[in-house]
Amino acid sequence: METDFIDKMPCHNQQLNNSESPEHAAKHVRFARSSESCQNDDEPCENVTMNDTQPQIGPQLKLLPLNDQIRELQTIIRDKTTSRGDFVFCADRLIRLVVEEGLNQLPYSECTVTTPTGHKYEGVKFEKGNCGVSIMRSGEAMEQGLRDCCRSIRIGKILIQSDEETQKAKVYYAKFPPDISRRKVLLMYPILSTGNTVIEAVRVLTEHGLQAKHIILLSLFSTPHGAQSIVKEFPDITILTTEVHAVAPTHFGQRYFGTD
Ligand SMILES: O=P(O)(O)OC[C@H]1O[C@H](OP(=O)(O)OP(=O)(O)O)[C@H](O)[C@@H]1O
Repeated sequence: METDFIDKMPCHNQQLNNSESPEHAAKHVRFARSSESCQNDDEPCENVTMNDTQPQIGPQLKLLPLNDQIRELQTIIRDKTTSRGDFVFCADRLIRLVVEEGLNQLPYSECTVTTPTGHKYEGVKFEKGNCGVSIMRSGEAMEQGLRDCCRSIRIGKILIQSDEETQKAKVYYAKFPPDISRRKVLLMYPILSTGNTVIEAVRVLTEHGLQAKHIILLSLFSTPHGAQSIVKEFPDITILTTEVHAVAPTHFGQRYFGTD
């Protein structure tokens, strides 16, 4: 049935694991319990699954569907024994998956093409009028993944630094395409911890005339608090991520760029 099919599509706030076999669902539970915050099997795990977070955070938060491939990439990124080469390789793979799903959230229009055999094919084409914005520096790690999918996409940049004591974020630099207020923006930042960096970035974008409803935030890991704070400040934003967990891998930028 068509409705059933739509329900199983990724990133539409559906309870994606509901359709799984009990064996597969159990496998995911086991993976979730083996995550960073779980010391032993008797302790409650802090891993927050999609089903748990959706009612608290709202439909603005879209998680990539959990599968073993994504869990492995998350695990390697979190593992302190991972070499830098493996870290960057796996981070780039996870980034690519998020970017691909981010592009899925943008508008497409219907079109007809002619095949080499002369047949008409009813397809879709990507609408123009999008751009990327990366938050320096770890957001820059996501730029290549976006360029690999959209060769000539414009990419703006924002530099935001957080005060280590107060965690207050300050904007140092911002450069966007001149017509950014008329575009849909893929805002790139891999780790949402307090959410302050992204909140400040979105504030700058809105000061340039962009509406939050035209922003899709691409991230890899988020804390529940980070996502909640962003949604509270900008209820029209869309957040795409692979995991909501109480402990975010905040070493990401240092490991990715080799400054650890
Ligand atoms: O959601 P927030 O609390 O604002 O934090 C988001 C990220 O920013 C910090 O990284 P850092 O300052 O090292 O920035 P960088 O990774 O971009 O270099 C922090 O370690 C998180 O990874």
